[in-house]
Amino acid sequence: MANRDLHLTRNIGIMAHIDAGKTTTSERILFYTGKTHKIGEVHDGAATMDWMAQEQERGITITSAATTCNWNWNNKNFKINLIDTPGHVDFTAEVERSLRVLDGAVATYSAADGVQPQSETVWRQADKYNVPRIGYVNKMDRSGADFFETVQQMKDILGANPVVLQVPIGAEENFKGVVDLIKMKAILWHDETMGAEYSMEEIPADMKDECDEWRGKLLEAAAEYDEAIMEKYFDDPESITEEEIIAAIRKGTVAMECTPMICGSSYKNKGVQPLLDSVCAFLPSPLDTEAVIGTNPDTDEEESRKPSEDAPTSALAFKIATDPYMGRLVFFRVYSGKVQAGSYVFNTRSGKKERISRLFQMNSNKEIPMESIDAGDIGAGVGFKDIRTGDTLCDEANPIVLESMSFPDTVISIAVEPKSQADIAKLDNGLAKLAEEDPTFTVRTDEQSGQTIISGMGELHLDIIIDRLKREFKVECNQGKPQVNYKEAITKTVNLREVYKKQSGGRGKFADIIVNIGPVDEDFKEGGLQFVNEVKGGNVPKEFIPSVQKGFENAMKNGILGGYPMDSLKVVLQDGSFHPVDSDQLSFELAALNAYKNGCQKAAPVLMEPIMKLEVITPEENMGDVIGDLNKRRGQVEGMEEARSGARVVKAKVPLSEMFGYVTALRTITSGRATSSMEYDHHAPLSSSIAKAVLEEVKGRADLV
Ligand SMILES: Nc1nc2c(ncn2[C@@H]2O[C@H](COP(=O)(O)OP(=O)(O)OP(=O)(O)O)[C@@H](O)[C@H]2O)c(=O)[nH]1
Repeated sequence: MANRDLHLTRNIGIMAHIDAGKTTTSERILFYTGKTHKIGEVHDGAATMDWMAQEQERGITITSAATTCNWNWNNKNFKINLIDTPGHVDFTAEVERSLRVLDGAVATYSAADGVQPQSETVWRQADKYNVPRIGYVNKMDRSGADFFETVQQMKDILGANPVVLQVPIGAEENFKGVVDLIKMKAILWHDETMGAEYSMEEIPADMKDECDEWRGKLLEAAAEYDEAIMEKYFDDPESITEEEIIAAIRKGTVAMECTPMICGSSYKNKGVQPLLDSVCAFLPSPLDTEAVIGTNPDTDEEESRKPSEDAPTSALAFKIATDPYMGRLVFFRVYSGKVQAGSYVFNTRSGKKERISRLFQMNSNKEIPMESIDAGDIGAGVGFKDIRTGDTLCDEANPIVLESMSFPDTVISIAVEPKSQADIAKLDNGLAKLAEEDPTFTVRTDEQSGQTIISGMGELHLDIIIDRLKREFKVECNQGKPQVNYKEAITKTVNLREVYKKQSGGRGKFADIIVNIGPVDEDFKEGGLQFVNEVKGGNVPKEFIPSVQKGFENAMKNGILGGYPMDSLKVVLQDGSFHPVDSDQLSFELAALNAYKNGCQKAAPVLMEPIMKLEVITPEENMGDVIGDLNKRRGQVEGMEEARSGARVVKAKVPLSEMFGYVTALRTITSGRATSSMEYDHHAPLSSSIAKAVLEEVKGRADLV
């Protein structure tokens, strides 16, 4: 196959708040790009992007699947890899994982709801991963739809620099199309059926002034990114060409300095073709992104890889899915070189070579076999034996580790056991597979009770895992009460000397250390152990210092109050002594362990619980009840704002342990008229009386039902 021009590839995702229309828009994109021939409506659960059964039942999108399609723009054939990203915060890691491999995104809003809380979260995540965006204001047909209000909110709430490219023609049930401010033409859809074509017409006379004004603003914005436009803008604005405007806005978009804004109604099949045009026109190709940076594991030095097929291979596995027919399917992005079917790749984490038996590019309902996936492209492979999300695949001769992905700690745990004892092996196997797919989900065995404990990012996250165990692995589970993941910390600094000494015939053990143990410095943000060595004159020989550090690091896995992990700790090793024969590494490790236990007892230890950031959108008349209920849950209301529709937005910080079943409770209080969204914020100390009750309660085995 002839090498493709990478300028014509777009790796994009649609990011949106739940219900803004991501699935519907993806469906329409696949329809208009000619890949699916039937439109799967979300209402009837036939959406092809939502593969998994329970997603269809719940009507939300959980996994991200990469789907390939083609679109003609400007007489050129573009290849678009569409990555479906989830909108629910319980699946933040899925969103971040897909953002990591995207070159650009379509930030989608509901014209009736504007910029919603989770849109803000996803927007910031996209900033973090440097993903340029265009904005698509969907649902222009809904009552209360307001394109310009949403544009204004993008400035006010997100601090974005939106550039309006279209003016809607009509709104709500009269939404007919848009005026394209680059072409200065009206685009009209004459019916609302799938596949509806549009016609280009003159701008309606009554909109002419409004459109001239917005065209002026567009030219001003374009002039920011192109000197030539700037000059023409003052001398002869008529002479500014379409190509010049597109090139200038593209430059601003790729540099993440502006966000082109368009609108439509995916459901009513209006606006989707211009949306695809905008993806091709403004979003970056793999060549627009700087070379990917990684680390050479042999030298620990930074290396960069350009998106060229001739460079050594580097690829990042960003999604592992268990497909009922094909088995384990690994989605990856190739950054440089190429990955070929039937060939070997080197996994820098496992240190093993893996043979990829077959390669595919996925369409929503069928897979296209590929000979190779080349630099800049996204594909899926089968045949991997040992692979995890985030692994780098490369040439063995040119090893590289691409920036590893960081995932938040889990906040909630549940004890599980199979209903039938005969299913124990099936449960273990299922949990291991699910943990491989999802780095924000972990499994462990509780040392004291022997129970299997699963942990994740929220109640819904774990519900889905248990549901998948039943459907995909055919294991029914009993489960315990959800428990939040506590941590421990100390609040005072203490100084102590710890001598570890054993004489049991033959060679003994000896280590002596003097340490300060206390809370970490304020600027030490990463958590874990802040270790400072102040030993002078070899009183503790150099070779034993790492043992002291290791001793504390290991000890921190178990706090002294309830065995929860110690969040962070500062240890200053001030002095000590050793014995020329009896001292060894283990002695110093054990001395550190004892110092940790004895020191932390005296350093005012506290139990810490996860605190969530909560936003509730409620009608004004229910606000008192919502706030009253939050107070009962130890919540702290931090602000109240007026939402667009006249509803109120209540912002609060609430302990997660008080929030189990909140969605149902909120429904009851407000007769189903309020919505909420919640995400992890930080861990904070519990009052000593509550901490005592928690420690009493969590002792021993959890009862499973
Ligand atoms: N009126 C109207 N409804 C729409 C439009 N687009 C989507 N919807 C409806 O809005 C609801 C949510 O749409 P989805 O496409 O499932 O939204 P989503 O963002 O994928 O939602 P999640 O998968 O839950 O994150 C569905 O009932 C859609 O039919 C639109 O343009 N106009």
